[in-house]
Amino acid sequence: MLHAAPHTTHNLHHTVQKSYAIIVAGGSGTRMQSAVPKQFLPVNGLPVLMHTLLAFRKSQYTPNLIVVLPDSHHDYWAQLCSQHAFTIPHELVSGGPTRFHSVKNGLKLVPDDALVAVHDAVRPLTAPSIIDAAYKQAGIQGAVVVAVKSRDSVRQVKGPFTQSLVRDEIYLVQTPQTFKASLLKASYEHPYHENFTDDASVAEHAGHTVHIVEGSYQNFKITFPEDIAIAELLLKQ
Ligand SMILES: Nc1ccn([C@@H]2O[C@H](COP(=O)(O)OP(=O)(O)OP(=O)(O)O)[C@@H](O)[C@H]2O)c(=O)n1
Ligand SMILES: C[C@](O)(CO)[C@H](O)COP(=O)(O)O
Repeated sequence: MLHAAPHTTHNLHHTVQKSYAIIVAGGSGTRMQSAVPKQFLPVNGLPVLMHTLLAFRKSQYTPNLIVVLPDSHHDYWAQLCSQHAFTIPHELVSGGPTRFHSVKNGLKLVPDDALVAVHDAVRPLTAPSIIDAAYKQAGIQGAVVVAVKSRDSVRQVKGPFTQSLVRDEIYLVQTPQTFKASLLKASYEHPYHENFTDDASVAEHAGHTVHIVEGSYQNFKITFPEDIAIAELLLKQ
């Protein structure tokens, strides 16, 4: 079940827990229909994945960064880092056949007593203040997702019937999805199921309550070709 959490300030507590961020970039981007995987496409001259890492670098929690990439992309990424003089420290991990398997590979580098955020490499427009709010709430509540209220009316389709849902109860889930690492690591020990579309669904399947941190409509996932132009506009602001 999802529970809304009050919006929080972003001041750190005195005791700051070790923080990690797993940036998943193991996908092939079929919907983008581009020869170059979308996480490497330039947005205002810089690859999408670098924008994403820069956003996490700005977090007050200074997370240790783990980037999950298919083995076949590691050399290309090294080439891009050298070309752009990109020196933000991060560890590289092998991608898996699905997002679930990619996250699971990243979790191997995360200690049990840390906080861990899982984030789509292809969401480069996440505000550092939202990343901070997610770490803070995860430290308190254990499992949180960044999400926004639906701006459209929503209908559920079941066979030939459709039914309107109460819009104020509908949240659209984004990343980062942030957890006490011990909770998420144990959840990811459950066998893969195709309904696991995100980390919250894995944690929920393991019996945990997932809370919401208010996100931003700008924090969208680059999925289709037109999304690159939108990201370029928003990142210029
Ligand atoms: N095996 C996979 C599949 C996806 N991802 C990552 O999960 C995020 C969200 O996935 P999505 O947007 O669906 O990316 P793709 O799978 O690359 O895109 P598509 O579904 O269009 O093929 C992306 O950052 C993607 O790189 C991953 O790390 N490993
Ligand atoms: C994790 C996610 O971005 C939350 O909205 C989303 O579920 C990823 O889905 P995709 O089908 O892998 O794009």
